[in-house]
Amino acid sequence: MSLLEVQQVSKRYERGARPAVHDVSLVVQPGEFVSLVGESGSGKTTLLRLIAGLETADAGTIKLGERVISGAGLHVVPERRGVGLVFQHHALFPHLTVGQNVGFGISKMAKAERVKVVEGLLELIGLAGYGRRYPHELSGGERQRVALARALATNPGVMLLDEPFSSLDPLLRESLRDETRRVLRACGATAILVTHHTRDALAVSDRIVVMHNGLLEQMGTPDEVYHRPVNGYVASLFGPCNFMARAGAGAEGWVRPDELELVPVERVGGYRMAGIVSQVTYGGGCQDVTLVCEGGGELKVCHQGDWVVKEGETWGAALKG
Ligand SMILES: Nc1ncnc2c1ncn2[C@@H]1O[C@H](COP(=O)(O)OP(=O)(O)OP(=O)(O)O)[C@@H](O)[C@H]1O
Repeated sequence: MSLLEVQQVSKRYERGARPAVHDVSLVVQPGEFVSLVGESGSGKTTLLRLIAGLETADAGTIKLGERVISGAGLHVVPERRGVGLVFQHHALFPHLTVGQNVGFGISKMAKAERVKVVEGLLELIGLAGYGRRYPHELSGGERQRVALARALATNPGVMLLDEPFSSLDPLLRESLRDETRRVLRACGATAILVTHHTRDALAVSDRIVVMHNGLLEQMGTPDEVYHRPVNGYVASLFGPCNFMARAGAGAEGWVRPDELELVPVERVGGYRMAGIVSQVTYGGGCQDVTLVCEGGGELKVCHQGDWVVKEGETWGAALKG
């Protein structure tokens, strides 16, 4: 699997319109799993389609391994780029069996070798023995796994996944997400996933690219984008946060609810914060508590103490030790 380099790539669909992707540069290491996240219309799909060759870039260069696949008047067509594509509605060929679908892109391979590759991939995706079935005899999740195996069969330089789990129910989405990650890791695949589920991105990515208005806002590990976001947009994309002045930080920072703890109001020191509990919701391992502070500002605290907090009480909040 290959190194992918995107250098200063831009794309504008219509003259006069805001660029869908503007001056984006990033490097994906061989074997790395990178997710593209960002609010709707931020340019995620456009960037993925530019890498796939389904859109032509206005500027910039895209390299896969040693090969330039886009740049300086050159546009290599998708089928010659050596990329594997899995989309949300990437239908399998209905008239072909599962085995024929998986082997579709390697039809030039000698039969014995092809059969071996297909069987190996079916085993890898947990569908050994399903080779003779037809797509309509599979569940939605099984069909997506077959689509993944079909894309992997050609041993592409990079796998491009556009919301492949979105149409599935949450439990199945989560298990297929983890399964896909396992399969891609087993193959050593370089992969880019577009998703609007930031929890999925945090769970499975080596690094995450955050897009906003066509610009790359931040690229970092899940921990970096979650705990050290470069701005409020990135911070709020990954879940609730409190915007507040951090002592010594000089500028406004953001603190996650799980970085705060409730303390008796008389003990609030340091960055002095206290308020009346306006809402308490059950959040699984914690109580999600909202404090309304003097002046009307809100503080969100993920309370994990072994006492129960009630609406109307007054509590202080402090950064955890
Ligand atoms: N074929 C097109 N023609 C014109 N404008 C387009 C086209 N495709 C996308 N756009 C515009 O480009 C911008 C980026 O769209 P894109 O689909 O890349 O965003 P996205 O982050 O993938 O959004 P979503 O999460 O909603 O899929 C948007 O403003 C969109 O309206």
